[in-house]
Amino acid sequence: MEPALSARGLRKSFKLSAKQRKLERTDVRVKTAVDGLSFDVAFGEVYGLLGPNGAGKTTTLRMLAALVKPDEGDAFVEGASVVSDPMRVRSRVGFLTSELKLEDAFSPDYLFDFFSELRGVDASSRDERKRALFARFGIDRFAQTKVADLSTGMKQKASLAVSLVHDPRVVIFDEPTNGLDVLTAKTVTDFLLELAAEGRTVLLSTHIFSLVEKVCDRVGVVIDGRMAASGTLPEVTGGRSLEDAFFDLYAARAGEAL
Ligand SMILES: Nc1ncnc2c1ncn2[C@@H]1O[C@H](COP(=O)(O)OP(=O)(O)OP(=O)(O)O)[C@@H](O)[C@H]1O
Repeated sequence: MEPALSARGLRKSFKLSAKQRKLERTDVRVKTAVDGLSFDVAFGEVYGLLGPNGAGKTTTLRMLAALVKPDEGDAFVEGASVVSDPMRVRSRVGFLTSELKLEDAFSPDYLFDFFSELRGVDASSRDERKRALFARFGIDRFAQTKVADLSTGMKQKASLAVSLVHDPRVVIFDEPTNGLDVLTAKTVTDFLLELAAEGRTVLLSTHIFSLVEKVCDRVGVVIDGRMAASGTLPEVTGGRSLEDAFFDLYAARAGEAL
């Protein structure tokens, strides 16, 4: 059976502006963010890309969600190519990030309807989904409150709900628990497990070992835009802790670079 998600030799570089070069303290003019990445995610699987800051995880997820075009290689979502059929990919994928900022002046209810319309969701499916998601995240009491007046946790839950208006079978989640307070982080982690239990395919990125251990069926360790290891947790850790296995891989990569 073909995988739900498949990355084949993905590559992406960015030209660094003078300001970025100064910020990153480098003279390099072109930064290779993703350097030939390949991996597969099976239907109904939770796959985690684990790596340090700047490893290329976000860029990889954005290519898989057809938000950024690869320089080389291709990726497929349920068979649809991000290069030749990006619209189909976008219609199938929910791209979630804890960094998504909603417009302050509007309410969750208004934004849910707005994004549903953008996604072409019909009114009855929209209302059913809104009821379910708002109840799931405890947004219903604040449905008519302006985003500006919501707590940070509630803003983040509302942004998750509007990213899921189209009921995607494939969920791509960039750093799911980054910057969240412990209660919101738990809501999000539990929700990830529910998505998996419903048979959805989940691809996430994180630098948090415990999140991988808690929710992922398989993990890919990304260092400097390359896949350093990929497999089930026992395959990648070989009986060590995930943290120990990660630092061994990291040291091996650093040794290679010398
Ligand atoms: N639009 C861009 N222009 C220039 N450089 C970029 C751009 N996007 C990403 N990069 C650079 O590419 C590299 C990989 O970034 P990316 O955000 O994919 O990594 P990451 O693993 O998600 O890390 P983080 O958790 O810090 O976001 C970094 O060095 C980053 O500065």
